[in-house]
Amino acid sequence: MQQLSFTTVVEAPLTVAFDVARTLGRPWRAPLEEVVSIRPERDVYAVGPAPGWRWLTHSRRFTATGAGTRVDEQVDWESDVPGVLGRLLDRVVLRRRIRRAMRSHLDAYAAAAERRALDVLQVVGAAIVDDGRVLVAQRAGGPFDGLWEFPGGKVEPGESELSALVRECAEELGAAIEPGAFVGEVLLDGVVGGGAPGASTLRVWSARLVGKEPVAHEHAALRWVRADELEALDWIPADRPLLPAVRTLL
Ligand SMILES: Nc1nc2c([nH]c(=O)n2[C@H]2C[C@H](O)[C@@H](COP(=O)(O)OP(=O)(O)OP(=O)(O)O)O2)c(=O)[nH]1
Repeated sequence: MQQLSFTTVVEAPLTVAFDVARTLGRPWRAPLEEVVSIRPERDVYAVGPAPGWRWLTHSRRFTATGAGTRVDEQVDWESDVPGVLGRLLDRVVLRRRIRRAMRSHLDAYAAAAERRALDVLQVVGAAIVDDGRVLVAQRAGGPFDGLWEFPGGKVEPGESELSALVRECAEELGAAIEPGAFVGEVLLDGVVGGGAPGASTLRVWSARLVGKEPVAHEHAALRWVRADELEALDWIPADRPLLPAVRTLL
């Protein structure tokens, strides 16, 4: 068996990184069949036996990071030529060919995903931590009226995610924050800010307050909660998958 691995970081949310990868397809002519597709986490394609291949699989895993989406890809294959000649073919010719095909494919992929990300509205949130507690905010009005969330909001065109986080916290809480580590990313259902349905995500960072105590300028209430109080809150449903990661901050 032969194997090659590739890692690409694209400045795009998970949804965009996954959808663009699917649209562009695979970097070879041989049609591969879909084996697994879990949006936006991973997919696996395979072929075999086929002319030139005993079998070949191409797997991708999409992971949220502070810098964007990391795409880890792995190609495993075996040529259909038996014996020593086959092993030589795998090791020398096919390896080189696959690496070359993947390289130009990945360059085009990263550029396309970053372009598409400009059209997708991104939401950022802050898990502001102080003395073993995290600040949660209760929405006032709108479809999520009364539910709890992380302070934050939509990233404006041309704005970086962390600038948006600092601006939103200043507007909503009247407080300055300093962003820390990236906590996680979740998909937002439906349409956000008039964009395509299911395209936006919420990306959350840990943060700490710098100076003034927060005041609810736009929310119905603010609360500092401990790790054991997190689950019981009536969260916006999209936020729940982030709670284990937030708990580790406390
Ligand atoms: N801020 C924030 N928004 C969240 C969370 N979870 C979640 O699903 N959302 C959704 C609700 C909204 O559809 C969207 C963010 O909208 P927002 O109303 O907070 O954004 P904004 O402050 O920029 O609002 P506006 O200028 O449009 O009034 O993301 C969360 O934890 N924090």
